[in-house]
Amino acid sequence: MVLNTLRTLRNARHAVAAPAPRPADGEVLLETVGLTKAYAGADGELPVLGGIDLQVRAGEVVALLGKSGSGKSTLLRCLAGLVPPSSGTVSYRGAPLTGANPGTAMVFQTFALLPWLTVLQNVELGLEARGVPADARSDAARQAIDLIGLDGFESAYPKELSGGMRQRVGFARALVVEPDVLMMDEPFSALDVLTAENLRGELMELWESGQFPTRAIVLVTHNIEEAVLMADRIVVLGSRPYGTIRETFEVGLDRPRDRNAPAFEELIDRVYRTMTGRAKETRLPGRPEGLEPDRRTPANTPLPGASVDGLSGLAEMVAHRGGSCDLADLADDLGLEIDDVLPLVDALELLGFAAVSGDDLVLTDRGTTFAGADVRRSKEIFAAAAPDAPLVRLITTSLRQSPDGTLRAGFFRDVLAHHYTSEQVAQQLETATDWGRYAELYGYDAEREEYRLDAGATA
Ligand SMILES: Nc1ncnc2c1ncn2[C@@H]1O[C@H](COP(=O)(O)OP(=O)(O)OP(=O)(O)O)[C@@H](O)[C@H]1O
Repeated sequence: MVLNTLRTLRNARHAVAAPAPRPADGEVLLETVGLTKAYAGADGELPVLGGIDLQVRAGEVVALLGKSGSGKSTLLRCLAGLVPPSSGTVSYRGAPLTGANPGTAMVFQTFALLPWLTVLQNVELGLEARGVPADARSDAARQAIDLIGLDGFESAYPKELSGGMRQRVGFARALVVEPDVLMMDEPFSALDVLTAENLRGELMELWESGQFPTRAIVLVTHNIEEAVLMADRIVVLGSRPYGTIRETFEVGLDRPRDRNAPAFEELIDRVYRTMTGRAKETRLPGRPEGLEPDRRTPANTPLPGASVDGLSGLAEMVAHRGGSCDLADLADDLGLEIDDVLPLVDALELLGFAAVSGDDLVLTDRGTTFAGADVRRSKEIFAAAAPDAPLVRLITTSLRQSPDGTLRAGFFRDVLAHHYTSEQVAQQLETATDWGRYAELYGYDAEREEYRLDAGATA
């Protein structure tokens, strides 16, 4: 049934536009050579991608996998011609792009539907942009809607649909133009687990049928299991100091893939290790390795986005496991992405509570005592450690030098603004406020936007 619909869709599309010959398996569809990208920011250029050489061939599903901020979405947008590279080239079937890539269509995490248009009208949009006449548009859109399981919902508005159905509209809108390459930016991450699983399965079934209306898929994800489940090739992006290809994995497992198969689990482990296992990768950007504590400054050692509650919780968990544990296992056991744990790991390291050794997080003596202490003792230990965090130290010493022990937050914002984006500055100050309050070094009056030295911290 689905295959018949697909055939009809393909025939209908061919009737309204004469597509270029269908690329043969293995033909290079997308290629980047020396691709770099930097965004202009208030504080100068923010380098995001550095020297990416990548090919996407007909017949393959490629997953771009990496931590938050590694530039996955930026790379996808460069491939789609939505964002121009700063240097290097992006080509589609051998021709360098000069604007939007005519061979790609995008499915977005947030569906990106127009709420005032019906399902049918939303799906027709892509064809309209390509100049397809109205009657042909409607026919092709209806068939794409059938194909993706939304038959009967043509006249519904997005607000009447569940998240999963909205994303089906997103897929139909992309597939209706029969792009050579279907681009997907975390397409399942806004859906509940079962809906996501169902949609993934249906999509891969269509792909495997060999009659999918696209010739390749590029999937952006931070979910390792999703990458191993769907991709033929996994491209892991590292983010220190900016996005580069860290490693590529050929998946080579038969479909449909069995999550419990030893080969599946073994590959997940290998990819986890690549993303997490190196001490270097667990460090913050711009934090030079081996920098002595007294040479750290707020500029070269940013505070990780970790609350005292969060880092204490992690320390307690590691203590509970005997004082050391494998980071990837820990994240896995908690049902978290490694990204969620890394700021806490960085915080424990910065405060001298733990060290990363190989794949393991190991508590120091100070960290072990902290993890086992009651609240009063834990505050004392934290107060002794917090000045190792340069921004906490800066705020404390600046307040001590202020005649009335107060300073406006704007002062610290200005100091940090030379080195960070405004978003990063806000995150740094939020963390410094949380840490300073817990350590009873200083308080913060949000109404007056003012820091005030704590009575006990005047020494
Ligand atoms: N249009 C933009 N202007 C300025 N900076 C941007 C822009 N788009 C992205 N960035 C920055 O570029 C970096 C990489 O972002 P990108 O979204 O490509 O990464 P990602 O790996 O997809 O992250 P995530 O998984 O969190 O979506 C981030 O620091 C982000 O803040």
